[in-house]
Amino acid sequence: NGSPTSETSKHHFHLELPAVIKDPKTGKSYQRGRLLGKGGFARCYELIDLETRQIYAGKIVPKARIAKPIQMEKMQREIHVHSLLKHPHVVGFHRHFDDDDNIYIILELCSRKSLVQMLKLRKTFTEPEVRYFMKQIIEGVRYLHSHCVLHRDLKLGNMFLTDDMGVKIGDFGLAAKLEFQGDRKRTMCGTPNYIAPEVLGKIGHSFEADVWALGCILFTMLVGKPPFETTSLKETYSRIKHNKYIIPEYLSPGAKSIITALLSSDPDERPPLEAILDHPFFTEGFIPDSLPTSSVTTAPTFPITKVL
Ligand SMILES: CC[C@@H]1C(=O)N(C)c2cnc(-c3ccc[nH]3)nc2N1C1CCCC1
Repeated sequence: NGSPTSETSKHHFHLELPAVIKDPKTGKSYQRGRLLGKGGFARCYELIDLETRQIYAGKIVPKARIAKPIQMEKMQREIHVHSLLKHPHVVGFHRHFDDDDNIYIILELCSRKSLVQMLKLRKTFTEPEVRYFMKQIIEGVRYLHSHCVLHRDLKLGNMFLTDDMGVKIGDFGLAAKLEFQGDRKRTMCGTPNYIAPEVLGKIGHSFEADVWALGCILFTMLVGKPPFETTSLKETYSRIKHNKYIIPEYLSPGAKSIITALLSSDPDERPPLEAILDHPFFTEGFIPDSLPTSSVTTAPTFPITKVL
């Protein structure tokens, strides 16, 4: 019979999503494709624009899940900040709309998911690959900062990978728009993954906290695990506060040097974004212009063009 038994009442009911999603204001319709996964309150699907046949990555957030005003404000801020951005290394924001049940955010599909999945397969990346990825990420973050946007949650899971091995920065759920250069954000709603010491110390954070996260990303790609990872969050925060991390001996002098600079406890000692690519780690090492797709699973060997 239709009445919910003890079994059914255990599962929260989510309205089964229709196969075709329609924007009530414009009539634009999308066919719902395969489930890509979950991100926060969102269920993410491939969405096919029925007019253009273009495929997108759609974030679908049930309004019931963001009932509290603070959650709705956060969602609207994510949409507002991301919708202003357009750069080769920032995930394309296509459009957004809502209906009675959900908010829909239509984003650029990045068919190779994120650097988390690739690092899981590879364990660690070679230095040329790290220079290749970091160069694109730094160019993307320079664009964000030049538009007074702090990402505040830069991590491998937010570095999306396109079919041709391009990197795109995504997920602006914790991003903030600064009113002016020199402005600082003192509060934080949500816990970023690679949180900087000054954010823990409540001094508030600005562009330098994103630079700290870049140091954590670079370290994690070279070493295979984050610099401050422990079993307990409290212990991790303590290590961050005391700048307690170990750079493995086998890393090159350039890698050790740039990691030490980026992970400086004092935000003023971290190199400004523009200066990072001038560091010997980048200038004295080979930076490939492209990566073979095989590098998703196997370390590439780069042809050393013979100096004739
Ligand atoms: C839509 C949310 C998020 C995202 O922000 N983008 C840009 C994205 C792009 N392509 C993909 C994607 C294409 C093929 C597999 N995933 N995924 C994206 N994600 C994933 C979905 C599940 C968790 C985060």
